[in-house]
Amino acid sequence: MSAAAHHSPNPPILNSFASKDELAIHLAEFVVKAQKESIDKKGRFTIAISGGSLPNMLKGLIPNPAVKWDKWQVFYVDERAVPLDHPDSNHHACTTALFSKVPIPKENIHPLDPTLLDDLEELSDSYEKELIKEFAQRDSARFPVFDLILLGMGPDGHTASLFPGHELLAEDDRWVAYLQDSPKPPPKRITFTFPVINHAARVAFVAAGAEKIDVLPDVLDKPELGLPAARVRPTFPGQLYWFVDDAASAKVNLARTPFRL
Ligand SMILES: O=C1O[C@H](COP(=O)(O)O)[C@@H](O)[C@H](O)[C@H]1O
Repeated sequence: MSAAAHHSPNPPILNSFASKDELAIHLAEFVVKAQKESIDKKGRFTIAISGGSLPNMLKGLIPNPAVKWDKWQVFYVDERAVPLDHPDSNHHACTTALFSKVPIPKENIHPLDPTLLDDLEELSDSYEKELIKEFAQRDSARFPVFDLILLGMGPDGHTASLFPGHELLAEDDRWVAYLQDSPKPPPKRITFTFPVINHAARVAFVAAGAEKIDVLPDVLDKPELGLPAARVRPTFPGQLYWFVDDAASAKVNLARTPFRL
C-alpha cells in the first residue's frame, strides 16, 4: 500500500434506521461505547455537540446508567450569539433536552461567554481559549482531538455554522471562527472550523426526516459538489459515521452498513 493510500480518510459508515426512535436508541449505544473507550484510555471523554434537531436525538442517554457524566467535557460545535437561556441558543436546547435531566457537573459543560455577545471576535477568541485550556496542555497536536463530535446537517447541506459558499469553508488556521451573515437565523454565530472537526477521533452526523432526503445523496454520493457536510472527512485514523433514518436516506446510493458496535 502506498503512503498516500495509507493516509486516506477511512470510508464513511452509513447506518440507516427505520425510525427516529430506533436511531436514537442506537446512537446512545454508540456514544456510550465511544465514552467507555475514551475513559478506559485517558480517564475523560471530550465531546462536542451541535444544536438544531440533534439534542432531542440524544434522549437515549438519559436513563442510561453506563454514562459516566462526571468524566464528560462538553463543548458546542457551533453556537448562536444569543444569551444562554434564549430559545435560539444551542446550549439552551441541549440543557432542555438533556443536561437538565442527567447528573452532569455544571463545570463540565462549556458554553460561550455571555458577557461577550456584542463582540464576535472576542466571543470566538474566548471560546478558542476554552478549547486550548482543555486540550493544549494535554496534547501537543496543532488542533484539538475530540473523542467524539456530533454534527447535524441542514437541508442546504450546512453543518455546524459552515454554510454553502461561505468564506469560512476555507478557514484552515483558526479553531473557532465567527460569522455575522448566517443565511439561517440568527445571523451572528461562532463555529468550529473544518480542521477542528476533521481532527476528531470520531465524527458522527445525525440526520433524520424527509426534509433531508434531497440533500443526503448530494453529500454522500456526490461529494465533488463540495457541500459543507461533504467536507467532513476525518483525518486518518479518525472515523466518520452517519446515523440517519430511512426517510432521509431513501435516495442515497452509498451502501448502508448493518449497525454494529
Ligand atoms: O443552525 C444549525 O443547524 C444545524 C442543522 O440543524 P438541524 O435542525 O437541521 O439538525 C445544526 O447542526 C447546528 O448546530 C445549528 O446551529
